[in-house]
Amino acid sequence: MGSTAASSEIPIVDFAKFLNGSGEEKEEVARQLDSAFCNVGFVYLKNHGVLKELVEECFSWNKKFFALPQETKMLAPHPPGGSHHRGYSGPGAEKVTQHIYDKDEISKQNDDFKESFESGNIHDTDQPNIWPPDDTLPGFRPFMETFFLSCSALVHNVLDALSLALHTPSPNLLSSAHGKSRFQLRILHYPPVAADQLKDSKRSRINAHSDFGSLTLLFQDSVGGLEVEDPHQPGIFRPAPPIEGTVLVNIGDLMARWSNDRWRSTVHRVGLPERAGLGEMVPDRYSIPFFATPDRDTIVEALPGCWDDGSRPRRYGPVTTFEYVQMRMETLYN
Ligand SMILES: O=C(O)CCC(=O)C(=O)O
Ligand SMILES: [Fe+2]
Repeated sequence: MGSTAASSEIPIVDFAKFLNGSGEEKEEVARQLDSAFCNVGFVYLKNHGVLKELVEECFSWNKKFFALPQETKMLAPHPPGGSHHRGYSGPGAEKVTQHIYDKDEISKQNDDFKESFESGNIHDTDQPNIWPPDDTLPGFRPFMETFFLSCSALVHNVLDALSLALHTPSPNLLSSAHGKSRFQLRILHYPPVAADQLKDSKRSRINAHSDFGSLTLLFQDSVGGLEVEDPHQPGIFRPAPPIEGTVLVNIGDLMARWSNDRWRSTVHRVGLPERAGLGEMVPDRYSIPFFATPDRDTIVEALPGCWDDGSRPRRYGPVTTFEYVQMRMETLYN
C-alpha cells in the first residue's frame, strides 16, 4: 500500500507488486503511481529492481570520478551549447532555470554550485558518449554502461505501469514510444558549502526547476537537501529526504503535457539539509539522476484516458519530442 497521508506528501510504493505480482496487484500499483503523479508528481519506489549493490557501486564511481584532478575531468569536456548533452561540466557551467527563455534573465540567476558528468545509450549516434581515456579511471565506462541498462529497464517498467493506469489501447504504448531508450545517466557532485550560504535559499545547490523529459529516476546519498514544491501551496518547499533502498521517480514537463496535465511535473531544488546547523559546513552531496525522454520522432499529444470531449479538452497541440527538447536544451547552456 502507498501511504495515504496528506496528498502533498510523497508516497512510498512497493514496486515488487508490479514486477512480480498478480494482475490485481499490478493494477493496484498502477493506481498508486497514478495517484502519486496526479497529486505531487513524485513517488518513492522500493523493491524497484535496480540492485542495491549496483546503486552503491555507482555512488562509489561518482566519488572517484569527481575526485580526479580537474585537468583529467576536462579530458571529457561537455561540448559547448545545449544539443550534445554528454561529458563533464564543471561548477557553474549549467544554469538550471524555470521557464525563462530570455538570455538576460537567465544570466541574473544564481549559478548552481555543482559539477556533473553525463552519459547515454551507447547506440545513440545523435549524442555519442564522451568518456575520459580508459587509463584515467579503468572500469568507470563499463560500469556506467551497465548501470544505464539497469535504470533503463526500470524506466520501461514504470512506463508499463503508467500505461496500465490509463488502460491505453496498447498495453505498452508508453514503453514503445521510448523504444530506443535514448536516456541520460547523470552523476552529480555538489562540493561542500557553508550552511549560511544555503540559508533562506540565498543560494541553492541546484536552483528550483522542473525536469523536462518524461520521467526522472533519482538516487540520492544520505546528505539530504532535496526539496519538492508543495503542489497545493505554491512557493512552499517540502523536504524529500533520502529513504534507504528507494529511488525517487518524478514526472517531467513533457510527460505532464502528454498526460494533458493529469500528472504533475513538480518544481524541486537542492538546498540546506534539514538537520544542518548554521555555522557548519554542509558536506559534499552526490546524486544520480536518470532522465528518460521518448524517441525523438514520438508525437506527443494528449494520451488516451487523459482527455475527453466534455470537461477535459485537449490543452496542447501535438509536438515531437525533438522539437520540444531542442527548445528546452537551448536555454540550459549559453
Ligand atoms: O541532486 C539532486 O538530488 C537533484 C538533481 C536534479 O534535480 C536534476 O539534476 O534535475
Ligand atoms: Fe531535477
